[in-house]
Amino acid sequence: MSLWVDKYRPLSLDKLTYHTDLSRKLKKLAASGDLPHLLVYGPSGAGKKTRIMAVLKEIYGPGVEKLKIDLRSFETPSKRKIELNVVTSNYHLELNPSDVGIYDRVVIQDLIKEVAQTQQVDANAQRKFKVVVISEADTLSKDAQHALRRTMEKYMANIRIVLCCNSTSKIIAPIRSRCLSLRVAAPTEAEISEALQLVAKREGLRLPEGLAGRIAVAADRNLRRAVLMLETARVQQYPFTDDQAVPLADWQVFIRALAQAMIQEQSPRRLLDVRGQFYELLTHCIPASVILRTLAFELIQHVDQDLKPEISRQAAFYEHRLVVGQKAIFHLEAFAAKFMSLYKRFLMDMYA
Ligand SMILES: Nc1ncnc2c1ncn2[C@@H]1O[C@H](COP(=O)(O)OP(=O)(O)OP(=O)(O)O)[C@@H](O)[C@H]1O
Repeated sequence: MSLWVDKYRPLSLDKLTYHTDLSRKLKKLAASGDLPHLLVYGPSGAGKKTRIMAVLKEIYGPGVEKLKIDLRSFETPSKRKIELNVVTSNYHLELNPSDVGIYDRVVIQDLIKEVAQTQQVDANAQRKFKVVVISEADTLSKDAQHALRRTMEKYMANIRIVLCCNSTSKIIAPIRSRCLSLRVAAPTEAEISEALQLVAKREGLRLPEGLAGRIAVAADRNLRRAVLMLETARVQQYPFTDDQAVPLADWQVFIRALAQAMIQEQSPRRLLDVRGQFYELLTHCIPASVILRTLAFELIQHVDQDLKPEISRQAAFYEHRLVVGQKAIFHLEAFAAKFMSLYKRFLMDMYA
């Protein structure tokens, strides 16, 4: 049994519900029989991956949906063996370089070379190129990106690269200039409500407008999160009611508690606890920028009016640091420390 987010993922360009202009553009692109390298970017849960798969299906037909997982091993220059799971079909492969950390250059180089040098296995395939989809491309090291750029040029005849990422700011300019950039913006709340209604209809459920709207707002324009919330709500209570509580994801509850802890006490010991909880969130794959933003919103709701602008400013500052820097934990911790010192000073001034 699969989750609704997978079960009801639209599989073809015609079935995609929003950004119809973009779908039309992609359809034209696919119809030309060729594909440029693509750089697909947009926030999490906006539907990037869904769109990419729909384009591949348009080009290659349903064969791209027959996926298998290969465990590939690579050798680093220092002769260390590393392994990586690669999802493949006869026509494309998907990899997530953040799984191999600092050895991403080796993986990119070897894997793409290998794909480029093996001929299309399916003799009936209409296209002579294979597609390599790289998820979370913004985590690629600069080294790996330069290797990728060289490979893109060298093997353009039989390979197309599709990069998928949240923001293009970490992608080097020479790659950006070789790709067609496509922005997949977050769906609006109305578009999310509509998508939720569609899922409910296919499940045979009656979803009150009010509840759909509130889930859409709570999901923060992330469609994946909205569909997950709807499924959780279904487990909690059905038939749905218009005023039913919207279930928060566990990590949101966790961050709310974290914010409360920071407001209750500002001390080195508390900061150490907070750091531990940041690690906990990061190891559960909650993106650092989401942690920072959610935490800042929670904090702002509980502080005095006078402090709000400064906290927002600090949150924006550290969010930028997250984008340009490397180790997320440093910046999260620095933000927490900054908040604690601002808040403590505020309290002391108030009672002085
Ligand atoms: N046009 C659409 N209409 C309806 N549902 C959609 C549409 N696009 C995406 N979805 C749903 O939204 C969910 C998230 O989509 P997807 O995985 O493509 O997002 P993403 O942008 O790649 O996210 P991330 O960057 O977090 O990987 C999917 O599970 C899918 O069911």
